[in-house]
Amino acid sequence: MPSLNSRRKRWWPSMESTEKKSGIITWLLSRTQGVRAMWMLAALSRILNQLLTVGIIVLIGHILLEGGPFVALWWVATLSLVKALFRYSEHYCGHWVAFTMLTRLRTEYYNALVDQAPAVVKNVDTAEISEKATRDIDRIEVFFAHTIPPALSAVVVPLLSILWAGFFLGWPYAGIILMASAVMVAVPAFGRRLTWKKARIQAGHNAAISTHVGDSIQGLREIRAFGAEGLRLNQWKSLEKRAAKVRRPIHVLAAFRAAILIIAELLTMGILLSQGQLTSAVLATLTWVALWAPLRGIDDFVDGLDEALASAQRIRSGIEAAPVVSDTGTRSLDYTVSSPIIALEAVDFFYGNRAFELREITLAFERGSWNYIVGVSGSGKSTLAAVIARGWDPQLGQVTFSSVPLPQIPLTELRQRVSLVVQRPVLLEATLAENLRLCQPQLSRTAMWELLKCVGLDGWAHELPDGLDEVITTDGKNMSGGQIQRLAIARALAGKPDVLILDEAMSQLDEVTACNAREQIRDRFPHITVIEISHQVDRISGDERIVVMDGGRVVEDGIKSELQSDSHSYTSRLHQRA
Ligand SMILES: Nc1ncnc2c1ncn2[C@@H]1O[C@H](COP(=O)(O)OP(=O)(O)OP(=O)(O)O)[C@@H](O)[C@H]1O
Repeated sequence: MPSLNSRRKRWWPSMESTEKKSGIITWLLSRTQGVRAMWMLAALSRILNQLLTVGIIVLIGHILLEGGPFVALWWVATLSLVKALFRYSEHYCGHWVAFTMLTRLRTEYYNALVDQAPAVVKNVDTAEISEKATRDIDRIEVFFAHTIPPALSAVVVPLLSILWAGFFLGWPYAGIILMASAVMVAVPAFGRRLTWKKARIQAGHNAAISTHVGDSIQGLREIRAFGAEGLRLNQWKSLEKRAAKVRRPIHVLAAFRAAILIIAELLTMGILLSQGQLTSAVLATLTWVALWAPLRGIDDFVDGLDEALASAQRIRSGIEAAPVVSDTGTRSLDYTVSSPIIALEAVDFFYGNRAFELREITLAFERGSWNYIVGVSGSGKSTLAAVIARGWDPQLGQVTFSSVPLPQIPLTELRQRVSLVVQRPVLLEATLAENLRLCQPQLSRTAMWELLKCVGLDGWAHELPDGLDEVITTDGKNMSGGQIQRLAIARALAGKPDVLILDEAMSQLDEVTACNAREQIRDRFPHITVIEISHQVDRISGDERIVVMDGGRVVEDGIKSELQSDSHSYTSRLHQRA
């Protein structure tokens, strides 16, 4: 099994990663099934549009220098209209391809995140994840909307124009246009290695800035309380400075390339204007002038392309990260088996290459029982909960549900059967009803009120101006900590799980409210097995089962009053401490 550290490395590729652009381009191209025809239409529209530009410029030159017939002006007008249509078609098709592909990449990235949960949200900064899912993916638009059509037209249009010049003006002129065009193609290539390297470093800096900003906003209360605003702003400024330092050479090079091209264009215009009549030389020069647009198209997209590819590289590492737990199970659960609903057999688990976090855990949880897991901070309680809910698989031993090893059960089914509520649950920015329906879309409003009653939130919900349709915010800012916790428990109960793991999920409730909620859950859901992690040992009544953990091991397991009667036991010491 790959270590979590190696996975993390894949999630967070080094800024100095040397992956070749061609590899990233091939990877992006491999995901374009179904949009390629539209993409080619965009390229064809651009090519036709720019061929018309060549035709129109040569025609106008002809009219100006030779005084062509009046009807030629109609031709110019008609061709300009057709050109506009091709331009529209290029933009429409190009952007359709880009936005279809961005949606596709975002979905792939999100699905990969789902496979990484909960490891990914625990081990990688969430601001970094959001940066990838939003800005990094948006930057890839340049590749789909502004790269392939300009690149194709930069080859096809000059080639056709040079052939035309060869046939009608003479091959020496065609050769001169070819050389002049080669200069315009070569100029954008100048300094590319440097800008590609800088673009990747810049992508890393962008992520660091987003993380810093995200943290500074999330931790605003603490920053203010500790008077650390100045410190955070200074850190932010120095991050911005470092990013600007990386950007500077990219922009200097871009300005340098633009200057060379502008000088070349001005010189050509001068030569053209100094001629008094329409010669082959003038026509050849006009043709080259007409090729500026397609040729300069390359310089227009190259910088954006480097950024797009650097972003694609970061997204790719997320999409290709191996799932933390496999989903290959096909066994259905047999409820007639009279075994404990959850059993851990000699389970050893560690995060990455750290020392063992859970050691030789053997435990069983009976159907419909209420079990408490207690222990000092860092003793491995949450880790145990995560292993039971299959957030991670143990390296040794196994966890079974109704005698079936967890990896043999399809993940969707397991997630329905085993529900985990954490200490700081996340609510969605949606109505109360939508939050409750998260794992049970068909949940009736009557059932919602019953669930709210079960956790003692019905009175609060009745007083809300919009009741079940009241919008609550992601961080529950219109709710107290205890209300958020109870709503999260009600949401989990809505899915009618067989096993409900409460990882300090009632830590913010007063004793009476917590007791009432427990009683209600026991009465209304007698079949549910509850595994509750708690630090409030003193609140656990004497006839309850408690499992005591220390240093990743189960050190005691039994009825609390019995364990407590032994003055040397952990339980009595924990109780005294509480
Ligand atoms: N995602 C993770 N990656 C690496 N190490 C972790 C991770 N989560 C927890 N740990 C480590 O595992 C050990 C046990 O942590 P765990 O959260 O299971 O303890 P706990 O008993 O639930 O603590 P608390 O009561 O403070 O919540 C700790 O040393 C912690 O640093």
